[in-house]
Amino acid sequence: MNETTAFAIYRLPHQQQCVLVDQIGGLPRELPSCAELCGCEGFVMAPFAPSADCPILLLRPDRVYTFACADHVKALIPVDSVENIESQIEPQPFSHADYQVDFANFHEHLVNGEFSKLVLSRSVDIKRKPGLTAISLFAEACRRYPRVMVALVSTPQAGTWLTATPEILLSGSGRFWQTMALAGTMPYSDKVRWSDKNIQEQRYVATYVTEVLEHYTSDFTEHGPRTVRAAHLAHLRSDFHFTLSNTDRVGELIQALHPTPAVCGLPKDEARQFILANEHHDRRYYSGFMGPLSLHDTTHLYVTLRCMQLFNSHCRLYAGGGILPESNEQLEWQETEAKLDTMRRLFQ
Ligand SMILES: C=C(O[C@@H]1C=C(C(=O)O)C=C[C@H]1O)C(=O)O
Repeated sequence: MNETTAFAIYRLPHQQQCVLVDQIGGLPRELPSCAELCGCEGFVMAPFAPSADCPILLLRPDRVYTFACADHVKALIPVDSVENIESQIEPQPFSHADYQVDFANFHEHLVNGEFSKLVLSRSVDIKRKPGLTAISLFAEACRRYPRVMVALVSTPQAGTWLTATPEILLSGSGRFWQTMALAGTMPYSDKVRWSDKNIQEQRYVATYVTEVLEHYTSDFTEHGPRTVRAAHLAHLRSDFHFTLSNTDRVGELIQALHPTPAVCGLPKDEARQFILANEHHDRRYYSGFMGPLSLHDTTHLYVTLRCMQLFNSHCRLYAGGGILPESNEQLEWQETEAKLDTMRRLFQ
């Protein structure tokens, strides 16, 4: 059969053109761990924590099209086939009271010194107006958010997800690679002043990235942190550029980086277990990563943030933020509200 069974469309930051990766027939491949990504080519969608229910997926690039702009994509994607593979689940509201319970729990484990940083997340369901297609939401995200990576991915296993994310996990080709440490959040303005807490939160990520890179290369530079804009928000970002003498260890490097303390916590493995066991919801593909892998020899993996899963009647939006012992619940809640607005504004 000559039909799309899974697809991804993405638009990289500061570009007009969009790329569609189309798998014709069969399910996207499921991989047991990020390390297995080595030597693979296609579009990857990985969850926060791989499981039987939420596997790492690799879409086979049977057809790859480039479009001059997002509006041209609308004409080509068969909207019906997109809508058909969206799953349907009952809305599960995550209340402010649930968040307060989670915050108190996370905070206690920070204050007692078990963790130095934990990222707490939440989700919210919003109604989807009939006729508002996934493709039109993608085009709207491209129009509103030129500085971020916008991607729409639909697979039978994961459903349909849209992200407008500012955070590179790993990008590069040949010998030249880059990653970043992105953390700290403020409303965007000309003169953002960063608190010590925000500076510390970002420093944890930068130190972690440095420690990982030291195992893979002796040739890297770190620039920053500097203030960058993502939609209506500002973040602190350090950029890391490095060389890899061969790409045989790219899968291992992804495994070592993901999930960074920008979305998980420290120490990493314990923080991931704690989040899985304690957060009020299942993150699924939120705070995982996605993007083209070795497609035309180039990789652009981004952390799946400012994202939502689309269902027939509603959309589930996700956001989180780094918590330190000095964090305040009200301010953290407001930060998640501000991050959720990135997706919410697409419906206005
Ligand atoms: C966790 C999210 O964002 C991450 C956490 C940030 C923070 O804690 O300040 C900032 C940018 C991202 O690295 C999110 O958007 O959901």
